[in-house]
Amino acid sequence: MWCDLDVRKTLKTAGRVFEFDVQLQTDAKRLVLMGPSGIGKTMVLQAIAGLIRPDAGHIRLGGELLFDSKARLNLTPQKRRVGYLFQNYALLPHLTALSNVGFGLRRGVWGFLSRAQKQEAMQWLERFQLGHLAAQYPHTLSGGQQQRLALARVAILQPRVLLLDEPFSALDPTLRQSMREEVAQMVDSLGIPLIMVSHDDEDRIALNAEVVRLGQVDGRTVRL
Ligand SMILES: Nc1ncnc2c1ncn2[C@@H]1O[C@H](COP(=O)(O)OP(=O)(O)OP(=O)(O)O)[C@@H](O)[C@H]1O
Repeated sequence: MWCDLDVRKTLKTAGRVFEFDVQLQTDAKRLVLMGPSGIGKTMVLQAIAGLIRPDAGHIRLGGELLFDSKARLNLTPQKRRVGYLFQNYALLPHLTALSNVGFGLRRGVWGFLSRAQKQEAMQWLERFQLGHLAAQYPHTLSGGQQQRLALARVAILQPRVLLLDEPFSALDPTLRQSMREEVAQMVDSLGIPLIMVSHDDEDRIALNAEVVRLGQVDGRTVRL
């Protein structure tokens, strides 16, 4: 079983309780999480990435246990080797495209990129047709170029899984279609499994992904 999730979490705020209780076992390597706003789709990605800690359950991907409440195991986000592409790409504005891509290769917070790391970063930029923009800063790039840069930055770390949170929703229709194709190509050529949050059926179709639908039953978020 490639993906084996059992995530349970209760969030309480003044006057409101959010209960999440989702189990998912599948061998599909491309999954699309769907469901109404606020149902907890982003929460699944955050739990996989190690950004939130479930109250109970386990998360196993590709045979490796990332979290297990019974065994008191909770790998740090760094140790999980998970590529999380945030909705706003989280590019670093004061770094060039090349440095953004090489960022995760550095050692330590102040580490500079070695010559070999720069070369590697350049190869990934070229792979994403951004080689000619290596010295540019993110704000000078188009929306599509920024997205490709964010993808390159994640891909260089060769993650065990790529997590995408509504990656195409802010793009115009033409760009959206080409980015879908690009992501599909990327996961094919690099063989990286993908879990994506989306409201758009076209995403599922273009990526040939299995749908995981979340919904509310008796006031709890479950898999439908
Ligand atoms: N710290 C918190 N305390 C209480 N509730 C929270 C907290 N963080 C998130 N929630 C609630 O958890 C639920 C799940 O949020 P999440 O962002 O995962 O939903 P989503 O399905 O991704 O929504 P959308 O499609 O709108 O992005 C929401 O109802 C939200 O209000």
